[in-house]
Amino acid sequence: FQTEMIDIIKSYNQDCCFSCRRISCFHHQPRVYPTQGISTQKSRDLNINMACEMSKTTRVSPVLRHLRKLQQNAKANNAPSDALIQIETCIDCIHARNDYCETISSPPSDVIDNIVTETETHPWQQVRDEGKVLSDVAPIMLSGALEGTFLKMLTGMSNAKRALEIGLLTGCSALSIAEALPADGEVVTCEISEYLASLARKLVDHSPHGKKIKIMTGPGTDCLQQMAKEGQKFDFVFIDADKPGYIRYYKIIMDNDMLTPRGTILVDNALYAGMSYLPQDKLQLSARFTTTNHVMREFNEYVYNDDRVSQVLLPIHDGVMIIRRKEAFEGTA
Ligand SMILES: C[S@@+](CC[C@H](N)C(=O)[O-])C[C@H]1O[C@@H](n2cnc3c(N)ncnc32)[C@H](O)[C@@H]1O
Repeated sequence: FQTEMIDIIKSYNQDCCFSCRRISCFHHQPRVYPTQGISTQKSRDLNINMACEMSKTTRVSPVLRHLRKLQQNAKANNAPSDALIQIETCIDCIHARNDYCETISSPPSDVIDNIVTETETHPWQQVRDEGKVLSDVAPIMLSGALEGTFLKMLTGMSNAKRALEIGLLTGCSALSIAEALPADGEVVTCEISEYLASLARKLVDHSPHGKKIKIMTGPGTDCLQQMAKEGQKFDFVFIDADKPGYIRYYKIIMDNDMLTPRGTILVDNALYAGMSYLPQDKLQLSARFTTTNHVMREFNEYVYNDDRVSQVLLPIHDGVMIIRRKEAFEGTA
């Protein structure tokens, strides 16, 4: 898998920005490919992690996966060069659209930028092997600069004071939310891995907004049940942890009245790489990625059938669902 990913990275434009990987970035320094002044192990981790990151768009977009397959087949079968150029132009168009959105949006703070770089260079294989994180934890899970800016914008727009996150990773989304909260605001974030909780703590504390972040370590369900018992309420909730847990997390929050009357719930990966809306034979994903292909479809339907709320699913990145209480949505709260 990693060799395949490294092939993908090699096929990309090597002049893209080192920090954000955009070809037309004007927020960061020109990219230096990591061969000097960096240990061989770290360089290897960076290459592998960046290759995974590079494939992030491919992972979430079924269209891109089909185009890549078409490109491979065209090369293998010596298709006419104009056909190959057309396929590659389609791939470039998809990337250019994403790159443009990132480039023209406000840049992330330096601390968020640093979290992104640290996440990309972290020796994930080693920490996975040592059992310090779950076996699927990888930089591909990171929300990143654009989704971070989106979260920050939405948190600010919702006038939230108290926010809740399930799934911290290295702190990118928690800090994006914290940056938009007032000085006495708080983000409580739940993370199952103690290792990630302490790594994120160190990273977010480089920011003055880090003090607004409270990290709870343990399974999301336990953390939520404890907060529900304490009667805690939140204006803004971001669900971004294990997908099979989403219905459970949503139910605990809604059934225990943990969402304030005008509060907002944001749910990441609602499209789940196409698995929410495409049959297996159209996914162009290997079976090991599709063992839980039904879970987000079930979550989305659960919310759709819940009379207490109104929702909108936006096709941003891997799909973001925004949920509010019906009265707030209808303007009667
Ligand atoms: C997609 S990542 C979160 C990304 C992060 N929100 C961001 O945008 O940077 C999912 C995180 O959820 C954590 N996680 C997985 N299962 C969990 C559970 N049952 N309870 C709490 N956290 C969990 C993982 O360890 C991982 O750090």
